[in-house]
Amino acid sequence: LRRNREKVNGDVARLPGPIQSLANWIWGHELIVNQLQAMEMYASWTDIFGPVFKITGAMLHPDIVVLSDNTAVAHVFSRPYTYVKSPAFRPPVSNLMGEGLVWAEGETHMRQRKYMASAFTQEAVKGMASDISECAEKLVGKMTNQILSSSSKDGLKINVVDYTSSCTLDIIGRVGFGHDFKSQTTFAGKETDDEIIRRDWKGHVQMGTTFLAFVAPILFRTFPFIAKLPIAQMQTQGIIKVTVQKLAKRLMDREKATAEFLEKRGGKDKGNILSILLRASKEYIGEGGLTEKDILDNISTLALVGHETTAGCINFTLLELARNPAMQRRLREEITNEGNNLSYDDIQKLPYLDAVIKEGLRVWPASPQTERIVLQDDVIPLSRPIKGADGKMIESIAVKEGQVFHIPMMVMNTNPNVWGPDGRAFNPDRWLTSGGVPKPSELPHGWSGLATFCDGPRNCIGWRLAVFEYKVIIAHLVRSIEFSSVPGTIVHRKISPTLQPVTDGEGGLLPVQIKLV
Ligand code: HEM
Repeated sequence: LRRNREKVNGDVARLPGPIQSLANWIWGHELIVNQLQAMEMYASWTDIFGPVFKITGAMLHPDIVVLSDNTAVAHVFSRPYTYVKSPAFRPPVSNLMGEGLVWAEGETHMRQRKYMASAFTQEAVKGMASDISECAEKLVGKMTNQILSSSSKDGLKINVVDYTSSCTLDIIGRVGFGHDFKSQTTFAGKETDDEIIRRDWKGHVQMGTTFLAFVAPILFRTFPFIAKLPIAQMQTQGIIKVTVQKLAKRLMDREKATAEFLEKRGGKDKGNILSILLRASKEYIGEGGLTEKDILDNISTLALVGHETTAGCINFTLLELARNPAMQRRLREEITNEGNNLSYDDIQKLPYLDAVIKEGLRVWPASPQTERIVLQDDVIPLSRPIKGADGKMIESIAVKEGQVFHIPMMVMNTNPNVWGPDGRAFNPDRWLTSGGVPKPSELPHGWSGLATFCDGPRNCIGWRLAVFEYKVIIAHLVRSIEFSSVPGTIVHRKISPTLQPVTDGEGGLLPVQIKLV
């Protein structure tokens, strides 16, 4: 490990960084980063050291570079097959969600991505609009019924997380593979598929707040062979993956029969993601197309990464609106004035809704940070020179093969040096005010100048769907339900495994008060 530490160095030794007394002797600076709220430490260190600094890694790991300089991050994101995700995490990702886009690297990623992209075009998302609206209406219906059946005049206290994630799961079930999880409906008796999925996810969220969740990835990184040991816990297939793939396989056989049926008559299929992927399968287009395993693994990947992320942004946005009644009233007025039926195009026309959603994605990105490791020596350009620890200026950073980077998207989105002194505050008006948003040259290349969906060939493939369903769900909820905060509640934010509220030590708990408008 020591030899390794000396090997991976380059210009990194010259970078500024926090003092050693903040580093734990086993866990380096990674411990304090984990102990505070998500991205709190990186935000403070970025204020002090600027957009490129190094921290001491855990277990004698070579120093990690924390990168939020736009030019440097664009360089990394535009070379996804040189700057890869840590190979140590591929076995657990494979077990958890399958060998789909999140897991794939190199040629495999390129091939899968090429065909998956057709399922997420603007046209494809427009085709999902009615499914999305129906699921949002059901969510409102569920909340309404609960309010009506409660006796309290001040409204009903709920954990909003349980409601939003069941809605986004319903959406991904319907638009992903034509399956209605019916998560908004309560059935007595046997545990339903959506209950199994949500119980398993809750387990992951609660587990993510423990010390073991901090240690486990460090052990995988330091001793990658651990992930391959024949230990039952290491090799268990994720419950969500198994449940979704079982459903998807059944539906795939049915879709195949329908697709063949339609093909013979020159007709069109239903157009959910599964049927679009079937059109890109080996069986249809021959060599180079998607295999049945590719399709199933991507469906389970989408079910996992496609529902909790959007739900997370919605939860924190509802918290902001609950804390800010004037903002909430203004949004409700805009939505109500648009009329009862909100079509795909109507939703796009609402400027304040657009500003609220952009602000939600800026301040509360569901995936606040990512990690990359470089496979060969490289030189990373910078937007502007930085001052090294030795006082000399650094124009670009020479890095050696194996160097690890942390890219804190949440810090990039809110940095007061870029976004102004109120950069960390939730203020939708900045998107509607001339000069409220920094010039594009000061921002990352991603959607709306935000780093939320990353950038380049490995950016979030589902961003159009995410933005649209986020708008539809917020619009439906705010139109009918009034949200207010629960006095005395202190909500922390943790990465667990997506950005989660933690209240009274419980992960995935966000109490809010609801009543009918
Ligand atoms: C607000 C909601 C969402 C946010 C903030 C978000 C964010 C992200 C980010 C940051 C990445 C890159 C991760 C990395 O490289 O480390 C990513 C990748 C990905 N996202 Fe999303 N996502 C959201 C919603 C969705 C939805 C709705 C879907 C699909 C239904 C989706 C599917 C994916 C997939 C498949 C990847 C891997 C892409 C690849 O590597 O080629 N995401 N997402």
